[in-house]
Amino acid sequence: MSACILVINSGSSSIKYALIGTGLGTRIAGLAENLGTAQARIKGTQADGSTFNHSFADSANPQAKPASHADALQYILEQLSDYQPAAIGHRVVHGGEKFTQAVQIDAQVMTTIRQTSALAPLHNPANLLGIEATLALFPNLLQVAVFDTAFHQSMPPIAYRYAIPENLYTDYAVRRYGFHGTSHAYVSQRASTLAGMPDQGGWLTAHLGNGCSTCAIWNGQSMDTSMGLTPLEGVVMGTRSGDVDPGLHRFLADNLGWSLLKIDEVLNRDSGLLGLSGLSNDMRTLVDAAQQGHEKAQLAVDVFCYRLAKSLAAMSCALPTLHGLIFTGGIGENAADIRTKTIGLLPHFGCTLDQEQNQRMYAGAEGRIDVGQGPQIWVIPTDEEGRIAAETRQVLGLTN
Ligand SMILES: Nc1ncnc2c1ncn2[C@@H]1O[C@H](COP(=O)(O)OP(=O)(O)O)[C@@H](O)[C@H]1O
Ligand SMILES: CC(=O)OP(=O)(O)O
Ligand SMILES: [Mg+2]
Repeated sequence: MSACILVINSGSSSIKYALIGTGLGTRIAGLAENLGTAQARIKGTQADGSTFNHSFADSANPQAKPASHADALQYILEQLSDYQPAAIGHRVVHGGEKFTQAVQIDAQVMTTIRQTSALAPLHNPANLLGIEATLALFPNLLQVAVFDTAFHQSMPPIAYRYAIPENLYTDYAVRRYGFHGTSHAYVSQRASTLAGMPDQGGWLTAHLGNGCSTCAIWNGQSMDTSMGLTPLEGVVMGTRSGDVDPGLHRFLADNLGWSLLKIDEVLNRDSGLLGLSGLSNDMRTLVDAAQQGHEKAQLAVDVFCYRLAKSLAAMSCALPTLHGLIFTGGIGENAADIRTKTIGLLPHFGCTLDQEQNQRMYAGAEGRIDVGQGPQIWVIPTDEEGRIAAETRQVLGLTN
């Protein structure tokens, strides 16, 4: 038990946690989801292998504030209070140009993460909350920050520079960073290994969770990715717009009198699948509603797949050859119809789905879903927690 690593992986509306170590037969893991909404809930595994399921909704008080990241963290840390991990690994979404790899957390690192918060407003503040909460509970343990941005530091300037005045890059570090790096790195490494060419070849990954991004990977290195300076750029997401015309900001300011803060809030929190459907940011709800004839849910699903296919086609420019496509994240791992629709929009790639295999891939299943001609197609459940634990051990020099 003493060798286990506690991992806290905070996303925009979820927290995944895990205790990963040699002394544990199975992982002690859990997921808090839909944080910030009335549907917030948490489920997980206890030490004896039993599971728990807790809804934060307060039926006695329907006006109660939806559970936040802080509420979920408190609940998670209560569940874990009997354990004494060897160290703690945290996902930190934005590391800027300062952090090109995982680092041990100290006061200076926390200050830098705080300074970068404006560039990842849905994420870095939640990541800091997690660090502060675990520091309070385990004051003597070493803690490590593993950055979403680190894997993408291999991108060449043609991929990371914006076509704006140079001094905005040289003086203010305005450039494309990319996110979900831990996931893109893990799934591409895993698929290339399963394909018999470890860390070799050209791969396109689609990480489709609450935040969504695509990535082009050549011989194990990120060459380009769809997110940019912030996790708002790129494909359509749960509540984020992805790419819009930069002229939209001026249009909204001039015509609706919106402040920049309001525009940023709307693009981050009220847009994406939620904005298009007017119904939900949750793909499960939208797929069900679309099947029952909800037109706006159908449009949200269609725009999501079209923009995703466009992004994958664009990413292919970064690769000399395409060996395979990889789907991951809650949507990528579970939604066969979304995979079908997206692949259907990419006939030029020359890959063909095996529909039977495709329908079998959900709830943690891993495997190939193409018919065996042209580029491969894989579903690989991501393991950000496993990779964060491994990087935490590496930074601290802990053996497995
Ligand atoms: N069976 C499913 N079918 C379609 N979408 C699903 C399914 N299971 C989960 N999802 C979607 O996955 C998304 C959450 O993905 P996840 O990777 O857990 O998010 P996070 O970015 O918070 O880590 C939600 O949109 C959810 O609706
Ligand atoms: C970077 C990002 O969008 O993360 P998440 O998908 O966890 O919100
Ligand atoms: Mg995630």
